Order: sequence, then C-alpha cells, then structure tokens
Amino acid sequence: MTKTYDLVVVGGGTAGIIAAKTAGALGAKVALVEVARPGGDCLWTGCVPSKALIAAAATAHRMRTSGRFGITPVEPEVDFPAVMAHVRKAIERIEPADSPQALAEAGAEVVPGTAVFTGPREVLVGQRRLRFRHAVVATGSSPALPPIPGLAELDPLTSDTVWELTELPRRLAVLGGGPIGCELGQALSRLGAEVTIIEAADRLLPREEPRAGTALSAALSLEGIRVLTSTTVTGAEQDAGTVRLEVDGPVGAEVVEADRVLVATGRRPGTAGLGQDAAGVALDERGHVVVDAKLRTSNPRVYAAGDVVGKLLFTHVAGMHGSIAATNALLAPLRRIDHDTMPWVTFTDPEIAHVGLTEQDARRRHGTNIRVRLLEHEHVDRAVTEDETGGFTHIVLDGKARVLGATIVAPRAGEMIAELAGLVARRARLPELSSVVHPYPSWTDGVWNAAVAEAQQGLHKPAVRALARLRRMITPG
Ligand SMILES: Cc1cc2nc3c(=O)[nH]c(=O)nc-3n(C[C@H](O)[C@H](O)[C@H](O)COP(=O)(O)OP(=O)(O)OC[C@H]3O[C@@H](n4cnc5c(N)ncnc54)[C@H](O)[C@@H]3O)c2cc1C
Ligand SMILES: NC(=O)c1ccc[n+]([C@@H]2O[C@H](COP(=O)([O-])OP(=O)(O)OC[C@H]3O[C@@H](n4cnc5c(N)ncnc54)[C@H](O)[C@@H]3O)[C@@H](O)[C@H]2O)c1
Repeated sequence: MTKTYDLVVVGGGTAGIIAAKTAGALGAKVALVEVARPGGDCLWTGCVPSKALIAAAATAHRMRTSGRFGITPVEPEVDFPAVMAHVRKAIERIEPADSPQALAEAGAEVVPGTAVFTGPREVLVGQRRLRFRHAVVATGSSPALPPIPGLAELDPLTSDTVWELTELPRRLAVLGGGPIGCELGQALSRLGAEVTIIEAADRLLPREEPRAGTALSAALSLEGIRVLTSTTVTGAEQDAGTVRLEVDGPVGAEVVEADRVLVATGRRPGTAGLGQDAAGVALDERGHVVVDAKLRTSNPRVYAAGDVVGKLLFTHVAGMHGSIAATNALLAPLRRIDHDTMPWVTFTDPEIAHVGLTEQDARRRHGTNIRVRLLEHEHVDRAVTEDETGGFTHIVLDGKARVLGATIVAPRAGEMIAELAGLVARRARLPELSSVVHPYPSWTDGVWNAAVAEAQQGLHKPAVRALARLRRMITPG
C-alpha cells in the first residue's frame, strides 16, 4: 500500500535537511529522498571543503609574507595530498550532523534514490510511490559549463571535481571571477599554482559594490594572480597536455596557456527530470522553481527551498528556506523570506562581506535620498596593528539614517557583518549602534566608529546646537 507522508522532501542538502528536521520536530511523518548522500553541496563539494582549503592556503601565505612583521619569511613546502587529507577530515568531522542517522533521530525517514513527481501529490522513487500532503523541492544546483567551443573536451575541473585532484596543477586557468573562482583561485595560487582568473564582467565579484571587486583585484594581483577582467574565452583546445584558451579582452586577443582549467561561471538548477509538469510546478525560463515570498510553488501543496529557486545561492539562505517551507506547509503559510536582508561572505583574503542592498540598488529602489557612510580601515586601530589597512566599511543609509545595506572588505569582514545584518533586518538606524560599547581594539570597532561618526553628525543639527548654546548661557561661568 502507498504510504502517505505529511511532508516529502526531495533533496538532502542544507535546504532539505533543515526542512526534514523541522518537520520531524513538529511530529510530522516526513520522508527525505536523496539520490547521493545527505549533506549536499555545502558539506561535500562547497562550503566545507573550500573553507578547509582556504585555511591551509592562508597558512602557506602567512609563512611567505611574515617579513613585514619582522619574522623571516620562508617558502612553505606544500604536501598537496596532505592538504587534501585535511580537507577530507573537515568533511568527516561535520558529516555526522547531516547523516541518515541524525535525520532518523530527528524523526525523518531517509529514502535513497531519485525522486520523480508523478502527480500533484505523489513522487516515485525507484519502484516506491510516496504520497504526500505537502512536499518541498530542495534539489539544489550544479556547475554549468558555458558554451565555449572545445571547452567540454578539455575535461575542465568544476567545484564538483576539484576535490578529486591528487596533485596541484602547475598552471591553472580559472574561468569566472565570482565567489567560487576567486576563493578557489586564490587558495590554489597560495598553495603554489600559477593562476589566471578570466572574468567576463568589468570587475571581479560583479554583484558586489564596485569598490569591493576593485579592492579584491588589487589584492589578488599583488599575490601574483593574473586577473583578466572584461575578457571572454572564444575557444579552447588542448595540445600535448597544455590547454590553450583563446581570450579576447581590453588589450585584444591572446592565448592563455594552462595545465588545467577550473570552470566557475555559475550554476544550473536541479530540475532536469524532476517531473515538474506532472506535479504542476512551474519553472522559469532558466529552469528554477518559481516561488512566492512564502516559498509556495504553483502547486499549493508543493514548496521549494534553496539553490533550486535561484535567488541567493548560500547555505544559510537554503537553511532559512527549508525552515520556512516546512513550517508554512505544516503549520500555516505565514512566514515570508526577505532576500533583501540576507548577508553573505566571500571568503577570499580580504574577505568581502555584504548584507542588504548595494548603493546602486538602493538608489534604484529609494530614489536619490540615499547616503553612504564610508570608513577606510586605515582609521581602524586593529587594522593598523595587523598591517591590514587596505579595506573599508561601506554602509548604505536612507534619508532617516536607516541601514539598507553594507559591504565590508577586511580580513575578518565575515564576522563584522553580523551586527550590520541585525540593523538591516530591523530597518534600524545606524546611530543606534553608537550607544553599544564595542571592545577596543577589535575589528568590530570599525563598524562602531562608523556608527559613532554618524551619531556625531547629528550634533551639527541646528536644534542640538541651539540646545547646547542655551545650556552655555544658563550655566554660571
Ligand atoms: C565551492 C563552493 C563553495 C561554497 N561556499 C559557500 C559558503 O562559504 N557559504 C555559503 O553560504 N554557501 C556556499 N556555497 C553555496 C552552498 O553550497 C549552496 O548554496 C547550498 O549548499 C545549497 O543547498 P541546497 O540544499 O539548496 O542544495 P544542495 O546542497 O545542492 O542539495 C541538493 C540535494 O538534492 C539531491 N537531489 C537532486 N535532485 C534529486 C532528486 N531528483 N531526487 C533526490 N535527490 C535529489 C542532490 O543529490 C543534493 O544532495 C558554496 C558552493 C560551492 C560550490
Ligand atoms: N562564500 C560563499 O558564500 C560562496 C562561495 C562560493 C560559491 N557561493 C555561491 O555559489 C554560487 C555560484 O558561484 P559561481 O562563482 O560559480 O557563480 P557566480 O554566478 O556567482 O559567478 C560566476 C562569474 O563568472 C562570470 N562568467 C560567466 N560566464 C563567463 C564566461 N563565459 N567567461 C568568463 N566569465 C564568465 C560571471 O560574470 C560571474 O562573475 C555563488 O553565486 C554563490 O551564491 C558562495
């Protein structure tokens, strides 16, 4: 007999795991269908391995650049297989939280296999039919190869396969200067590869504030990475183990030679063969599941969460989606996702952290009544003590000094952005932060300094100045 579940979750990445665990906590009968292994992109091929690789690369970099602190620099001996063992160890240590056992303990049954919708309230997994009251599509995304003649034949690396490398390529061409290209490009360069990053847009990380991409380009170039922006690849071929990429950029056409190519030019949603027509679930022209702010699809019984909806492709967003989708399905459809308040961090060195709207987006949405509070980090004492003064804190404010968005470029920007994310989420005013004392000399002191500067601007207001004048007049000398 076909079993009816309160919730069937398709896909066991972050979005699916959080949806299933939330449903389990609510006492629902929940099945999570996963074709590979629970954990998804973040655990196996995304956040976890990349951050472990970055940590190893940062150590090598510090050894090479210690001279500025009076410590004799040394060229590190990089044992690449040992670095990759460290990466695998990080995955192993985190995996138990996402394991089938952890899911079972949380009340979710893991069904191995590929789920295909066969109707608006039914999925098929192999021979097994699962009926559902509600479902969550959380099938994620995978690397997309751009249609460049000859590229597919080169067996290019992607963020899925780079983890299988057993030796470091001597020369690496990275196609795409987004978060994956910049993070992995910098890390592999620091471990010893000669890296060229090729980006079609006019700067790295084109979705960030323009200053951030420019600052990152400068930092990467200083480390010896060749950064080619406004550059496209027109053809690719391989000859005796050497890859040749024909590129066209601001200085004309040239050939970039490398041993391997890493493609990081974006993702495609995991909706191929999902049976969306049978489910009555509409997709957009790029194949993402179309959802409203409550994450409902065109089938009111089916929600979607995570990368598959193509909004913001981050683990923390996928997790929030999973939680909202499950509670909306099982309790009441009341919770909404607000992508305009989401923070994210690109874990390059310096880190690039962002929350909310960029200045350009804010002007587009709110007209001209937008201001920027900019603090260069040469004025942050902690940055001076660590000889890391190249960054900045850039805060976008509306006419009432409410924080609409922020970008921080700094070694620990990822930790600094959290409190600005709190202000954006609450639509709070920046001066509010000035009364919260921050420890000196911390990196967050920079955010505080920006808030204090904003609050001090209020002291110039005529009414405040008139009050001060009155106080002087009535106070005996
Ligand atoms: C190199 C790299 C670094 C990253 N670093 C960060 C970072 O530092 N911070 C951050 O926030 N984000 C990072 N991301 C992004 C993050 O990994 C993703 O946004 C997140 O993992 C998406 O989770 P998800 O649950 O939506 O999808 P996924 O993790 O892709 O999970 C989808 C799951 O569905 C399964 N599946 C697909 N189709 C079916 C089907 N029909 N039936 C059954 N199962 C199916 C898949 O096997 C997969 O396990 C990084 C990504 C990459 C590639
Ligand atoms: N730290 C993090 O949170 C983190 C890290 C890595 C990835 N991610 C997530 O994964 C997503 C995917 O990352 P991604 O870097 O693959 O994609 P992306 O879409 O963010 O960036 C791809 C880049 O490649 C460029 N590009 C596209 N086609 C090109 C071509 N033919 N030639 C040269 N350049 C080209 C684009 O202009 C863009 O800058 C990110 O958007 C992000 O949401 C997050």
